[in-house]
Amino acid sequence: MLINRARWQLIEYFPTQLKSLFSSRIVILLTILVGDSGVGKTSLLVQFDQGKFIPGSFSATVGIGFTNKVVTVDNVKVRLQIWDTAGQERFRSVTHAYYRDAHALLLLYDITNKSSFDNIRAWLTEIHEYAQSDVVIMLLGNKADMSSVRAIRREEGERLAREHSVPFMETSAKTGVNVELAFTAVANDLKHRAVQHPSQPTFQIHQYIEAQKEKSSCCSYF
Ligand SMILES: Nc1nc2c(ncn2[C@@H]2O[C@H](COP(=O)(O)OP(=O)(O)OP(=O)(O)O)[C@@H](O)[C@H]2O)c(=O)[nH]1
Repeated sequence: MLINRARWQLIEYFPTQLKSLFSSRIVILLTILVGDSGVGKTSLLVQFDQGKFIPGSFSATVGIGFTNKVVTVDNVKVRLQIWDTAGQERFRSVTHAYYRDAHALLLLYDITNKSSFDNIRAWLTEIHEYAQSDVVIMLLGNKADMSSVRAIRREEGERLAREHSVPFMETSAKTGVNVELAFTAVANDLKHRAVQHPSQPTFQIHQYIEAQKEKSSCCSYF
Protein backbone atom coordinates (compact mmCIF):
# COMPACT_ATOMS: atom_id res chain seq x y z
CA MET A 1 0.00 0.00 0.00
CA LEU A 2 1.37 3.35 -0.92
CA ILE A 3 0.06 6.79 -0.19
CA ASN A 4 1.20 8.72 -3.22
CA ARG A 5 3.16 11.89 -2.92
CA ALA A 6 0.34 14.04 -4.26
CA ARG A 7 -1.72 12.90 -1.23
CA TRP A 8 -5.06 12.74 -2.99
CA GLN A 9 -5.21 9.07 -3.76
CA LEU A 10 -4.66 5.82 -1.96
CA ILE A 11 -3.51 3.14 -4.32
CA GLU A 12 -2.48 -0.47 -4.04
CA TYR A 13 0.21 -1.34 -6.48
CA PHE A 14 3.31 -3.45 -6.39
CA PRO A 15 4.83 -4.94 -9.52
CA THR A 16 5.36 -8.23 -7.72
CA GLN A 17 1.64 -8.39 -6.92
CA LEU A 18 0.39 -7.96 -10.45
CA LYS A 19 -1.61 -11.16 -10.19
CA SER A 20 -3.76 -9.98 -7.31
CA LEU A 21 -4.04 -6.62 -8.99
CA PHE A 22 -5.71 -8.21 -11.99
CA SER A 23 -8.09 -10.21 -9.87
CA SER A 24 -9.34 -7.06 -8.14
CA ARG A 25 -12.13 -4.92 -9.54
CA ILE A 26 -10.12 -1.91 -10.67
CA VAL A 27 -6.69 -2.51 -12.06
CA ILE A 28 -4.34 0.43 -11.76
CA LEU A 29 -1.05 0.26 -13.58
CA LEU A 30 1.54 2.88 -12.92
CA THR A 31 3.43 3.97 -16.01
CA ILE A 32 6.13 6.62 -15.99
CA LEU A 33 7.40 8.70 -18.90
CA VAL A 34 11.12 9.44 -18.75
CA GLY A 35 13.77 10.92 -21.02
CA ASP A 36 15.66 14.16 -21.62
CA SER A 37 13.93 17.52 -21.41
CA GLY A 38 12.17 18.41 -24.66
CA VAL A 39 11.86 14.90 -26.14
CA GLY A 40 8.06 15.15 -26.01
CA LYS A 41 6.92 13.31 -22.86
CA THR A 42 4.17 15.80 -21.97
CA SER A 43 3.09 16.04 -25.62
CA LEU A 44 2.91 12.24 -25.90
CA LEU A 45 0.71 12.07 -22.83
CA VAL A 46 -1.57 14.87 -24.04
CA GLN A 47 -1.92 13.13 -27.41
CA PHE A 48 -2.79 9.81 -25.74
CA ASP A 49 -5.18 11.39 -23.23
CA GLN A 50 -6.88 14.06 -25.32
CA GLY A 51 -6.00 13.13 -28.89
CA LYS A 52 -4.44 16.50 -29.58
CA PHE A 53 -1.10 18.19 -30.03
CA ILE A 54 -0.54 21.67 -28.72
CA PRO A 55 2.16 23.30 -30.84
CA GLY A 56 4.02 26.40 -29.82
CA SER A 57 6.51 27.43 -27.25
CA PHE A 58 8.04 24.73 -25.12
CA SER A 59 7.38 24.92 -21.42
CA ALA A 60 9.42 22.41 -19.42
CA THR A 61 7.64 20.23 -16.86
CA VAL A 62 8.36 21.16 -13.27
CA GLY A 63 8.62 18.15 -10.97
CA ILE A 64 6.03 15.53 -11.82
CA GLY A 65 2.32 15.25 -12.67
CA PHE A 66 -0.07 12.47 -13.58
CA THR A 67 -3.04 11.59 -15.78
CA ASN A 68 -5.42 8.64 -15.53
CA LYS A 69 -6.55 6.88 -18.67
CA VAL A 70 -8.70 3.76 -18.90
CA VAL A 71 -7.90 1.17 -21.56
CA THR A 72 -9.48 -2.24 -22.12
CA VAL A 73 -7.29 -5.32 -22.27
CA ASP A 74 -9.09 -8.59 -23.14
CA ASN A 75 -12.34 -7.19 -21.70
CA VAL A 76 -10.63 -6.10 -18.50
CA LYS A 77 -10.70 -2.38 -17.77
CA VAL A 78 -7.28 -1.16 -16.80
CA ARG A 79 -6.60 2.29 -15.44
CA LEU A 80 -3.22 3.49 -16.58
CA GLN A 81 -1.95 6.07 -14.19
CA ILE A 82 0.68 7.85 -16.23
CA TRP A 83 3.24 10.00 -14.52
CA ASP A 84 4.91 12.67 -16.61
CA THR A 85 8.33 13.47 -15.19
CA ALA A 86 10.52 16.51 -15.75
CA GLY A 87 13.48 15.69 -17.96
CA GLN A 88 15.67 18.40 -16.50
CA GLU A 89 18.59 17.20 -14.40
CA ARG A 90 17.63 19.35 -11.40
CA PHE A 91 14.42 17.31 -10.88
CA ARG A 92 16.12 13.92 -11.15
CA SER A 93 16.13 13.11 -7.44
CA VAL A 94 12.38 13.80 -7.26
CA THR A 95 11.56 11.48 -10.14
CA HIS A 96 13.82 8.67 -8.92
CA ALA A 97 11.54 8.31 -5.93
CA TYR A 98 8.70 7.23 -8.24
CA TYR A 99 10.59 4.57 -10.17
CA ARG A 100 10.27 2.00 -7.41
CA ASP A 101 6.48 1.84 -7.74
CA ALA A 102 6.36 1.78 -11.53
CA HIS A 103 4.93 -1.18 -13.43
CA ALA A 104 6.14 0.26 -16.72
CA LEU A 105 8.51 2.93 -17.95
CA LEU A 106 8.30 4.55 -21.36
CA LEU A 107 11.76 5.89 -22.18
CA LEU A 108 11.81 8.55 -24.87
CA TYR A 109 14.40 10.18 -27.07
CA ASP A 110 13.89 12.71 -29.85
CA ILE A 111 14.87 11.37 -33.29
CA THR A 112 16.10 14.87 -34.25
CA ASN A 113 18.31 15.24 -31.16
CA LYS A 114 21.41 13.03 -30.97
CA SER A 115 22.26 13.81 -27.36
CA SER A 116 18.81 12.69 -26.22
CA PHE A 117 19.58 9.34 -27.89
CA ASP A 118 23.11 9.16 -26.50
CA ASN A 119 21.69 9.69 -23.01
CA ILE A 120 19.42 6.63 -23.23
CA ARG A 121 22.12 4.35 -21.81
CA ALA A 122 22.42 6.61 -18.76
CA TRP A 123 18.63 6.60 -18.36
CA LEU A 124 18.64 2.80 -18.49
CA THR A 125 21.34 2.67 -15.82
CA GLU A 126 19.19 4.87 -13.58
CA ILE A 127 16.12 2.76 -14.26
CA HIS A 128 17.96 -0.43 -13.33
CA GLU A 129 19.21 1.25 -10.19
CA TYR A 130 15.89 2.61 -8.93
CA ALA A 131 13.07 0.59 -10.52
CA GLN A 132 11.88 -2.95 -9.76
CA SER A 133 13.70 -5.64 -11.71
CA ASP A 134 10.48 -6.81 -13.41
CA VAL A 135 9.43 -3.36 -14.64
CA VAL A 136 8.33 -3.25 -18.30
CA ILE A 137 10.53 -0.87 -20.29
CA MET A 138 9.76 0.43 -23.78
CA LEU A 139 12.05 2.64 -25.86
CA LEU A 140 10.34 5.29 -27.98
CA GLY A 141 11.93 7.45 -30.67
CA ASN A 142 9.58 10.44 -30.66
CA LYS A 143 9.00 13.23 -33.24
CA ALA A 144 8.82 10.70 -36.09
CA ASP A 145 6.93 13.35 -38.10
CA MET A 146 10.24 15.24 -38.36
CA SER A 147 12.09 12.53 -40.25
CA SER A 148 13.45 15.04 -42.80
CA VAL A 149 15.68 16.44 -40.04
CA ARG A 150 16.28 13.22 -38.17
CA ALA A 151 19.62 12.74 -36.43
CA ILE A 152 19.02 9.12 -35.44
CA ARG A 153 18.07 6.45 -37.96
CA ARG A 154 15.31 4.09 -36.98
CA GLU A 155 17.75 1.17 -37.26
CA GLU A 156 19.91 2.77 -34.56
CA GLY A 157 16.93 2.88 -32.23
CA GLU A 158 16.12 -0.73 -33.06
CA ARG A 159 19.71 -1.79 -32.42
CA LEU A 160 19.88 -0.07 -29.05
CA ALA A 161 16.56 -1.62 -28.04
CA ARG A 162 17.76 -5.08 -29.07
CA GLU A 163 20.96 -4.57 -27.08
CA HIS A 164 18.89 -3.93 -23.96
CA SER A 165 16.13 -6.46 -24.80
CA VAL A 166 13.38 -3.86 -24.75
CA PRO A 167 10.64 -3.24 -27.31
CA PHE A 168 10.98 -0.18 -29.53
CA MET A 169 8.92 1.98 -31.82
CA GLU A 170 9.00 5.45 -33.28
CA THR A 171 6.14 7.72 -32.26
CA SER A 172 4.85 11.17 -33.07
CA ALA A 173 3.03 13.12 -30.41
CA LYS A 174 2.16 15.54 -33.20
CA THR A 175 0.44 13.16 -35.63
CA GLY A 176 -0.44 10.51 -33.05
CA VAL A 177 1.41 7.73 -34.87
CA ASN A 178 1.98 4.76 -32.54
CA VAL A 179 1.05 6.75 -29.44
CA GLU A 180 -1.91 4.60 -28.43
CA LEU A 181 -0.04 1.45 -29.44
CA ALA A 182 2.85 2.27 -27.09
CA PHE A 183 0.54 2.46 -24.08
CA THR A 184 -1.73 -0.44 -25.00
CA ALA A 185 1.24 -2.72 -25.72
CA VAL A 186 2.55 -2.06 -22.21
CA ALA A 187 -0.89 -2.66 -20.68
CA ASN A 188 -1.23 -5.94 -22.60
CA ASP A 189 2.22 -7.10 -21.53
CA LEU A 190 1.48 -6.42 -17.86
CA LYS A 191 -1.91 -8.08 -18.07
CA HIS A 192 -0.50 -11.22 -19.65
CA ARG A 193 2.30 -11.42 -17.10
CA ALA A 194 -0.31 -11.29 -14.37
CA VAL A 195 -2.68 -13.93 -15.68
CA GLN A 196 -0.37 -16.23 -17.59
CA HIS A 197 -1.70 -19.79 -17.81
CA PRO A 198 1.05 -22.44 -17.91
CA SER A 199 -0.57 -24.08 -20.95
CA GLN A 200 -0.57 -20.86 -22.96
CA PRO A 201 2.40 -19.50 -24.89
CA THR A 202 4.16 -16.54 -23.27
CA PHE A 203 2.96 -13.14 -24.43
CA GLN A 204 5.52 -11.60 -26.79
CA ILE A 205 5.29 -7.83 -26.76
CA HIS A 206 7.39 -7.52 -29.95
CA GLN A 207 4.99 -9.78 -31.82
CA TYR A 208 1.98 -7.93 -30.42
CA ILE A 209 3.42 -4.60 -31.66
CA GLU A 210 4.18 -5.98 -35.12
CA ALA A 211 0.69 -7.49 -35.40
CA GLN A 212 -0.96 -4.21 -34.39
CA LYS A 213 1.19 -2.26 -36.84
CA GLU A 214 0.07 -4.56 -39.64
CA LYS A 215 -3.57 -3.95 -38.70
CA SER A 216 -3.04 -0.20 -38.73
CA SER A 217 -3.64 1.75 -41.90
CA CYS A 218 -1.33 4.64 -41.06
CA CYS A 219 2.05 2.87 -41.48
CA SER A 220 4.19 5.60 -42.98
CA TYR A 221 6.57 5.80 -40.00
CA PHE A 222 6.88 2.10 -39.30
N1 LIG B 1 7.14 17.97 -34.38
C1 LIG B 1 6.97 17.46 -33.17
N2 LIG B 1 7.17 18.22 -32.07
C2 LIG B 1 7.00 17.65 -30.85
C3 LIG B 1 6.62 16.30 -30.69
N3 LIG B 1 6.53 16.03 -29.37
C4 LIG B 1 6.84 17.17 -28.73
N4 LIG B 1 7.12 18.14 -29.62
C5 LIG B 1 7.54 19.52 -29.30
O1 LIG B 1 8.76 19.43 -28.54
C6 LIG B 1 8.78 20.39 -27.51
C7 LIG B 1 8.98 19.71 -26.16
O2 LIG B 1 7.85 18.88 -25.89
P1 LIG B 1 7.41 18.47 -24.40
O3 LIG B 1 6.29 17.51 -24.55
O4 LIG B 1 7.16 19.67 -23.59
O5 LIG B 1 8.76 17.78 -23.89
P2 LIG B 1 9.05 17.07 -22.49
O6 LIG B 1 9.82 15.84 -22.77
O7 LIG B 1 7.79 16.90 -21.72
O8 LIG B 1 10.00 18.14 -21.77
P3 LIG B 1 10.26 18.32 -20.16
O9 LIG B 1 8.96 18.64 -19.56
O10 LIG B 1 11.25 19.44 -20.03
O11 LIG B 1 10.86 17.05 -19.66
C8 LIG B 1 7.46 21.17 -27.61
O12 LIG B 1 7.69 22.35 -28.35
C9 LIG B 1 6.55 20.23 -28.39
O13 LIG B 1 5.57 20.92 -29.14
C10 LIG B 1 6.41 15.51 -31.89
O14 LIG B 1 6.09 14.31 -31.86
N5 LIG B 1 6.60 16.16 -33.09
